[in-house]
Amino acid sequence: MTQPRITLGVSLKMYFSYQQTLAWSEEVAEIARHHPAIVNGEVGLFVLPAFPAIAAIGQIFSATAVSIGAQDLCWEDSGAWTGEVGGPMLAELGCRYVEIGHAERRRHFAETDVQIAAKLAAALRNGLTPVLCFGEEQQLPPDQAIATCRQQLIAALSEANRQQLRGEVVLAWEPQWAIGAPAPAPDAFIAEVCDGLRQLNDFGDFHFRVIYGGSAGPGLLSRLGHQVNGLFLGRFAHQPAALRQIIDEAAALAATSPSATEA
Ligand SMILES: O=C[C@H](O)COP(=O)(O)O
Repeated sequence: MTQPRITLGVSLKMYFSYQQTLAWSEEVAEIARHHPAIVNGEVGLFVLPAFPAIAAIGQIFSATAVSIGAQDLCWEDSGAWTGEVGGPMLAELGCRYVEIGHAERRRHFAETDVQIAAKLAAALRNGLTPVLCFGEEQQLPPDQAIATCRQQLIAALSEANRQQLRGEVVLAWEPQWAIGAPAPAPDAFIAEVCDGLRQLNDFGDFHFRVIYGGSAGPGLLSRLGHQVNGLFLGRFAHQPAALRQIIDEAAALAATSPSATEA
């Protein structure tokens, strides 16, 4: 599958009810059906709802280019794992993406680096693209933030490397202090860290896209330009009109991306 020039992901976390999730998805599907950059694949959009809504929104987005995914998965594929959902079932439901290691799961559910690494391997083993969330807890200077992220990435990719699994991984860098905040991290900081993350090349043979998350909303992508490969959105995508604006910004950026001008 051709890679989009700009990738936008939305995690609905646990904000919406089931019916709200369907209503939001209907509105976003309507936007996606008509937006040229989504239709032609220059802008990729994926949506991660709560588990019970995956099948229903799969239907809603089925006639669009929007991909769906889950917010978590079990590191095992099947068996006596009460309450868990395995990669094979997510693939069966039509998921293309699965989020792994979000700061909220690390904090509230005590997820460890070892579990995150096993989940990332499970995703790749099942043909799912991991959306690997990582990011420093405290505000740090850019070089220290990059060094902290590098350690998290080495840990998260270790099991996939050990099993010689390969594939595409979306690196969703989310400084933890910028999640759920009134505003994203400063533009210059995002640019510098994303640039540093893109230059890291000691993780193994994966194809990476680096997207920024943490109170991202309309306006950010236009300000960042080609410093990021996209955004991972939370609250500021809850209004479909705001998401449409972000898609417009992504489309404008995709049209001026180096690969677009070479084509
Ligand atoms: O999963 C999304 C990120 O954690 C960002 O959420 P937020 O934009 O609501 O801070």
